[in-house]
Amino acid sequence: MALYSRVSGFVGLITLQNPPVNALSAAVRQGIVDMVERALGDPNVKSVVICGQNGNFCGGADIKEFGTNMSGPPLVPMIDAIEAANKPVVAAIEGSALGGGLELALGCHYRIAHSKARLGLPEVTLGLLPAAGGTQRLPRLVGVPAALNLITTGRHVTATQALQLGIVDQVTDHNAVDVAVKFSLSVAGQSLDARRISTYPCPLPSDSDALFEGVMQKVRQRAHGAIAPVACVQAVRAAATLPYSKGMEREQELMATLFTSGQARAQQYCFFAQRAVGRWRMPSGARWDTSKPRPVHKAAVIGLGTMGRGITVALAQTGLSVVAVETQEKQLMEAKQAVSGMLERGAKRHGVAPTLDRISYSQNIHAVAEVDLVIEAVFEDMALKTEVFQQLSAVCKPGTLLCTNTSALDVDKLASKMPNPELVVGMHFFAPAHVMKLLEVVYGPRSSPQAVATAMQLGKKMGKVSVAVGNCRGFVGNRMLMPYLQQAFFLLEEGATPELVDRALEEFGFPMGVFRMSDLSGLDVGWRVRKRDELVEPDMASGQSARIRQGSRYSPLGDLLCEQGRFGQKTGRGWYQYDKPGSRVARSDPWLHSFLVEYRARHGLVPRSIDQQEVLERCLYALINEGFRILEDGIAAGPEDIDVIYVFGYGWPKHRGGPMFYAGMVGLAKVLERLEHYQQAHPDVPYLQPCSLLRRLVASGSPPIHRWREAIKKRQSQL
Ligand SMILES: CC/C=C\CC(=O)SCCNC(=O)CCNC(=O)[C@H](O)C(C)(C)COP(=O)(O)OP(=O)(O)OC[C@H]1O[C@@H](n2cnc3c(N)ncnc32)[C@H](O)[C@@H]1OP(=O)(O)O
Repeated sequence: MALYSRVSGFVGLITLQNPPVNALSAAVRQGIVDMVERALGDPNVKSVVICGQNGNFCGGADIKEFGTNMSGPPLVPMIDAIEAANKPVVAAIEGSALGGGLELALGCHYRIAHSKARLGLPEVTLGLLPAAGGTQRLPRLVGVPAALNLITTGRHVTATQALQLGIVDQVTDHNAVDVAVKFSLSVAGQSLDARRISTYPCPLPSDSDALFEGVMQKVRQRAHGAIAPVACVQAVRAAATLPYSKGMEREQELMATLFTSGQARAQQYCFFAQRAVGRWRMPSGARWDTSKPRPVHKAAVIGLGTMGRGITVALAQTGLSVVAVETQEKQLMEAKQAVSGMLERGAKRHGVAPTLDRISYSQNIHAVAEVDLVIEAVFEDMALKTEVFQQLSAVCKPGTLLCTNTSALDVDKLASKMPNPELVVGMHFFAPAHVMKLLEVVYGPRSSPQAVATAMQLGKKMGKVSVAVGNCRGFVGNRMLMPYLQQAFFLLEEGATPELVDRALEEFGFPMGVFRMSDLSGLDVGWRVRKRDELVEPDMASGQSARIRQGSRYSPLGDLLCEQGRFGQKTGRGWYQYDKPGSRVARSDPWLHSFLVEYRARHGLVPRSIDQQEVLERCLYALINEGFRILEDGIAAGPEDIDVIYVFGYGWPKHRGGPMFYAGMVGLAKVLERLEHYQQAHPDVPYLQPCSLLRRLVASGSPPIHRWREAIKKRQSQL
């Protein structure tokens, strides 16, 4: 709703009231309509100020209302009525003015922002466009290039940036409502003709066709199949080429298409899923709202390889004091230089001073004695990690949290060797750790709720999307990757090429297909793991038996490439060829194609034609099936956790919601039917055996994703 009061004698103050972000729900919209009418009809009121309760202007349309039968007054006529008012209406922006919130402010005649406010039109991130006039008013106010940038990226700007762009008229360090009230009185009675943005001509650059085409090309490239960014460009183009009323019609048309698209639903699901994972709970019953995190002021990183360096940067950028430890002097010096470089580049990008002095470097593990939390990032070797952890237990002050950045080793096993296993958790960062948003916080049966809460909170402070998961081989993300990779290898054996598989996955929306991704991360990484698992055999035997390992079908293709020294981009050769080691442009490699032909012949494999549909079904449904197993095992608390992990850590396209959401969109019965089909064709592949949770969900009528937890709980309570 909206509150009304008269302040300073002559100012009608309308306060949006809908905690926590004053979203424009039906009641708020009705309140605004009523209160604006009241203010305009009151002869004692000379001007109007609109603000939000609790220092927060407005977080935009109420996303929870999307997909419901929306009632209440629509936004567009409400904002038009404000703009048409014959008394000055001033928006007092504190906190955030986002989406419909900023569009409301753009309908006002003046905007005054607090210096800490943030503004933006993030609708594109929800699969939508700013359809309350935002695509038509913003370009008229700030010009086409700036509007295109803000609307197609959805990025937020600070109040100062908004002032520079011309979005706001004034920025203040004082109470923005008080300043707006005073200001509104100072302009009362003045003509408002020049203050109605919808009447402005849209400033057009001379080469506007080239501008729009260039932007459209870039936007399509970045969108990976998402339709909202493309619609945003089309809507802004309408602002540039059509009169305001026609532009508004185009905005509404484009919005209607987006609104009913599955993509918008998927992106809005992601919005809420990202917030839901913060409300973590452990099988023990410990939960986010009953477990108090310990304060962390000083942290240490042990091992300054690629991951350790990224983690050090991320911690320092969060404002923590960091002790960075590397035992070898040469590596320590190299790491110091690399970390300083990363911090300097990051600071330059953000226009702030680098935080180099927050980090102290040492070769001596005793330097960590006073830290609150340690993140170990040494080589993936259980014996080495155990030794480091034992040293840490002896050196650190009591209560210091011991975190491992392992991606593959057993966190419980490591904890079990410690005198205080309750202080041990996994903090699985993704490379590059200062850039990637995802953090898996891995708890074991003995991890204390406080340890989990502390790691989750630290992740949040570091700007990560942190997801609490149980301990198992590969945790959630990498565990689901195994069947995905395995199917990709099998498809090559059966007749596909890396190009065909990658094209299918990239057209689905992944920024990189599985083989290009493997080349980027290095083929030797998986090879080392397979060697440790005793799956790699040097024997070049042929025939089917040579492709059975530990009782299941196995493809040695990756191993054979590694034996040739083809480790991917770093060696200039992998599934593709590169101009030189380290180069990023993948080119088709005739050698690889001949190698596949020869390999299939040697193993008696008759190649067949494989289409993109089969690639998607086999790779993605195998991955999804493992997701159901993870839910059944209680490793992830709900499908949202898995989806957030895949969207933020593995490039799963956001407009497809995440693997579990996608399964629901495709239809669980269809996923099950296709898995059964492929399992019959490949009975020696256990990953294709449909998970019993999937079967039970289908048997119970394929409930919507928000009801899966009930089925999972029922199953777990029967165990
Ligand atoms: C005709 C169509 C016209 C316009 C379309 C739109 O306006 S679409 C909406 C555009 N607005 C946004 O995308 C903003 C979304 N919100 C945010 O970015 C952040 O919530 C915000 C406002 C920056 C605050 O961040 P903070 O970290 O402080 O809080 P948090 O994100 O955890 O949110 C707190 C709870 O508020 C819920 N929420 C936030 N925004 C909305 C919203 N617009 N509608 C409904 N609910 C919203 C959020 O889900 C949190 O609740 P929870 O129960 O924890 O999920």
